[in-house]
Amino acid sequence: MSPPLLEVRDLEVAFETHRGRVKAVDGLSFRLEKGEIIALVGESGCGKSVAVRSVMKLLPERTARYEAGSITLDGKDLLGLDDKAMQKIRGREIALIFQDPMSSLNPVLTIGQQIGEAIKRHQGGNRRQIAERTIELLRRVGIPAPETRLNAYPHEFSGGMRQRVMIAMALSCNPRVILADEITTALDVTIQAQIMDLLKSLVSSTGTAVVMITHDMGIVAGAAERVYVMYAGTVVETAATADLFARPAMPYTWGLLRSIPSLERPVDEPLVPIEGLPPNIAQLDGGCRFRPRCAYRRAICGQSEPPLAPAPDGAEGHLTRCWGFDPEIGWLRDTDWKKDLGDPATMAEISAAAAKVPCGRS
Ligand SMILES: Nc1ncnc2c1ncn2[C@@H]1O[C@H](COP(=O)(O)OP(=O)(O)OP(=O)(O)O)[C@@H](O)[C@H]1O
Repeated sequence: MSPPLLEVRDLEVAFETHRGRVKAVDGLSFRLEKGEIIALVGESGCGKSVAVRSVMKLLPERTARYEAGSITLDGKDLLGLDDKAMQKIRGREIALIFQDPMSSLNPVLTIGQQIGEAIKRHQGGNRRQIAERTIELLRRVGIPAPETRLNAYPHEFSGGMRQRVMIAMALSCNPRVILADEITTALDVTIQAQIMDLLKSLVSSTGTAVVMITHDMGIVAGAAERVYVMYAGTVVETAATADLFARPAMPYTWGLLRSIPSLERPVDEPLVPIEGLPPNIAQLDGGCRFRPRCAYRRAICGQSEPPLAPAPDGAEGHLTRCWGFDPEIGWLRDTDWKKDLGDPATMAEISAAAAKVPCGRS
C-alpha cells in the first residue's frame, strides 16, 4: 500500500518562553491523501497554526522544539531534512496560504511582479513565458481582466481578490499540498463562499490536496471530506465529515456543533457557547483534557486520558477520545446532547450557511 501524501504522527512541539516551556502540539496525528480536502478545526489556541507551520518547518528555530513524532510527505521524512532541502519542499511541493494576504504581499510590487517572481524561482522561463503563466494563473483564480490587473498593486485589490492572488501564488508551482490557514476568516460571508468554491474546483481540476485550518464548522461542512477536531494540542475526534455531523461522539464536538448558527432557531435565540476555557497544555494532569468543561464527566475522566478509539456506531475511521463512548465503560449516546440541548443545525443547513445563505444572524 502506498503511503499517504502527507502524514503527521504523534507530533509533539514545544516552545521555550520566559514563562517556561509551552507545549503547543501534544500527540497530534492526521493524514491527507492525494486530491483530498481535510479540516483541522478547534478553538483559538488549540495548536492548529503551530501544526501547519510544523509541516513547513517554519517555527522559530531558537525557541521551538520538535519533541516527538514524525511528519512525512509521500513517505519521506521532513523533520530530518535540513533547511536547504526544506526550501525545495516549501512552495514547490507544499504551499502555505495565510489568513491575512496583506501581510504576505509586498505593497510596493505589482501583483504581476510578485506572482512572476514565484514562477521564476520555482519554474524559471523567459519574460514572455512568465507573463503568460501569470495571466493564466490570475484567470484560473477568477481575477477579471488579468492582462491589465497584473499591473495593479495589492492595495488596489479587495480582500477577496487579494486572497485569490495568494491562491494563484500558491498554485504557481503546482504544489501537491496546500495548507490553508484560516484563509476565509477575514472575509465577509459571500466572499468566503466564493473562495471555498474556488479552492474546491482547483482541487478537482489539479489533484492538489488541501489541509484547511479553521474554527468555523460551517466552512468545514461545505468543503472538507474529513474533519480532525483539535482540543488542547491533540485530536479528540476525527471522522468523514458527514459521519461527524450525523453522529458526533465527543462532548467537545457537540459544543462546536451547538455553536453554529441555525436557520431553524429564532433570530433572537442566542448561540450556545462552550463554557470555560481550554486548559494550559503545560499543566495537563493526565485525565481527559476537556473534563473541566464537560457536563457529562465522571470520575474516570480525571484518572487517565482516553485513547483515540473507534466511536461506537460510527463509520470506519470515526475515532474519538472519550471515556463516555468507551464500549466497555461508556455511559453516553450520541443522542444525549440533542436530548439536553435540542437538535443541532443539520448538515444541509450548515452547508447552506457555508454557502452563504443569509441566516439572520452574524
Ligand atoms: N512562537 C511561539 N512561542 C510561544 N508559544 C507559542 C508560539 N506560537 C504559538 N504558541 C502557543 O501555542 C499554542 C497554540 O497556538 P496556535 O497559534 O497554534 O493556536 P491556533 O489553534 O492556531 O489558534 P488561533 O486560531 O488563535 O490562531 C498557544 O498556546 C500559543 O500561545
